[in-house]
Amino acid sequence: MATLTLNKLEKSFPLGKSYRRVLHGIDLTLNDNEFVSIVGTSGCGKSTLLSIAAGLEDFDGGDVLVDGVPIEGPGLDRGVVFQSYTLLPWLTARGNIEFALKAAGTPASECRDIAQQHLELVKLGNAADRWPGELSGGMKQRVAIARALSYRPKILLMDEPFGALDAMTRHQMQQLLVEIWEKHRLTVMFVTHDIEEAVWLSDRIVVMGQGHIDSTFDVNLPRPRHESINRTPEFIELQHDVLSRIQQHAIG
Ligand SMILES: Nc1ncnc2c1ncn2[C@@H]1O[C@H](COP(=O)(O)OP(=O)(O)OP(=O)(O)O)[C@@H](O)[C@H]1O
Repeated sequence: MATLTLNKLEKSFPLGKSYRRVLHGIDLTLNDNEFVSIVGTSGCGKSTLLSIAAGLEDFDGGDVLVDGVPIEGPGLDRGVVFQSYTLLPWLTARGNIEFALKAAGTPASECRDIAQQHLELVKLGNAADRWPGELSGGMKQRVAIARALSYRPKILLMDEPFGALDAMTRHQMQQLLVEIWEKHRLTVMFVTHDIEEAVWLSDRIVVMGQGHIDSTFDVNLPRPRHESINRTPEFIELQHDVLSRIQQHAIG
């Protein structure tokens, strides 16, 4: 079980001698096993929201709760994947995962096997001894996902994880993510600029305006979602509706 609740969340950043209010009154609950995408114009506060949920950024008011319990900074109940490759260059693919496992308090004798299992989960079982510099962008992101999942978080927080990948690799990564999500039944918060990606992956899409939630869309498309689903009228209509909401904010 894992629910993530953001309750009346407030966040400001210093701006000169004053403050810029970046999030105001965010109320959002991600239900157990739910895949929720956050979309919105650049600068509306998506990454700040995700960083707060990860416990990496503090906040000025409100609550962040996992299964009803307030978070106190980062925790093993939440795995995080960012757009930029965050692997340590001096450790192999497996070494990067072992490093995270050790930091999470996993007994040293178990780290190697768990790391290998998770590399296999992301279809990189044969690349365990490769260095980050020898991996493609997609492979690096697969290692980052394996690392985030290795200590068995209940919630996965992803900030434009496929934003730097080419279209084909991005598509493969989306399919892999859905496969993993279906197997592990994680609760996912997924920040993206790609509306087609959001519709294809999500149970629900949250559109943010500047610092607030504008609207939410339930994605009632059947699962598993085959590639051809993005050509159905339902898919295209939803994509159009989400884009229209975002554009309302871009315009004014
Ligand atoms: N550390 C910081 N200090 C000051 N202002 C910040 C900081 N981080 C973010 N901001 C500001 O907060 C606002 C929201 O930023 P955030 O990165 O959350 O937006 P975003 O929706 O994720 O944008 P993008 O889609 O471009 O990544 C922006 O105006 C940004 O300039």
